[in-house]
Amino acid sequence: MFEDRPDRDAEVVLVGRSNVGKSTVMRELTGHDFSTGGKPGVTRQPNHYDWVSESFMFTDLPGFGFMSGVESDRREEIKTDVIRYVEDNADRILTGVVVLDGKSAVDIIDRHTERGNVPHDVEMFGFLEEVGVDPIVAVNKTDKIDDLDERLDDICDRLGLFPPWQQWSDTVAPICAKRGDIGALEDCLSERFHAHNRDDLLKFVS
Ligand SMILES: Nc1nc2c(ncn2[C@@H]2O[C@H](COP(=O)(O)OP(=O)(O)OP(=O)(O)O)[C@@H](O)[C@H]2O)c(=O)[nH]1
Ligand SMILES: [Mg+2]
Repeated sequence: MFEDRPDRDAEVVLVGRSNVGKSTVMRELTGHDFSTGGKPGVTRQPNHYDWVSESFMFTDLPGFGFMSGVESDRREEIKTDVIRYVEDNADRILTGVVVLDGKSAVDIIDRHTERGNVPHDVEMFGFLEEVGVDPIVAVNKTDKIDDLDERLDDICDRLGLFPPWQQWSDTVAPICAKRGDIGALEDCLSERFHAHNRDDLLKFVS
């Protein structure tokens, strides 16, 4: 189980498979350097970054799915912990950002589906909706994608969002965290804060 969650009444969580760039997105959102790395499984405990006076925080959660050198039991445990964290704090979570590696997400989703499994990203997106956390999908690593519109349409299709992706610009945010290009995600977050009557938080995403 994850420990020591600060007691804050508004929170944005970053979730997603290992190595998709969650901690890099977190760095760009907060200006604070969190450990990132080329190997999946870098983040093992939540990284919280908070503003006590506003009772608000961003939380970068450990990644799930494939991690080199990590037993499948342990991987399942991490995923269960992430799911439990979101369930326990759903009332306070304004939005969950599902971070995807835009280059590989569709292939991985299709591979899992062909094997008769529910892909992690699809499961997580559906789960967030189910617990009433209106999710945002941050499609990261756009620097590695040539046919971006087509790729974004495919991602929408797999998540049950009817293409073209431009119809979902409040939900789907193409970003390149490594280069600091997260404007589309900040726009989506602004929209969610506004919808929750929390315009006081807009300063954290502009
Ligand atoms: N090409 C490219 N690489 C990126 C981008 N964003 C992050 N990366 C790289 O992807 C790797 C993983 O990044 P992390 O931020 O550690 O990923 P994570 O999702 O936090 O990983 P875990 O903590 O293991 O779950 C690092 O080598 C990053 O530099 C991007 O926009 N483009
Ligand atoms: Mg990380």
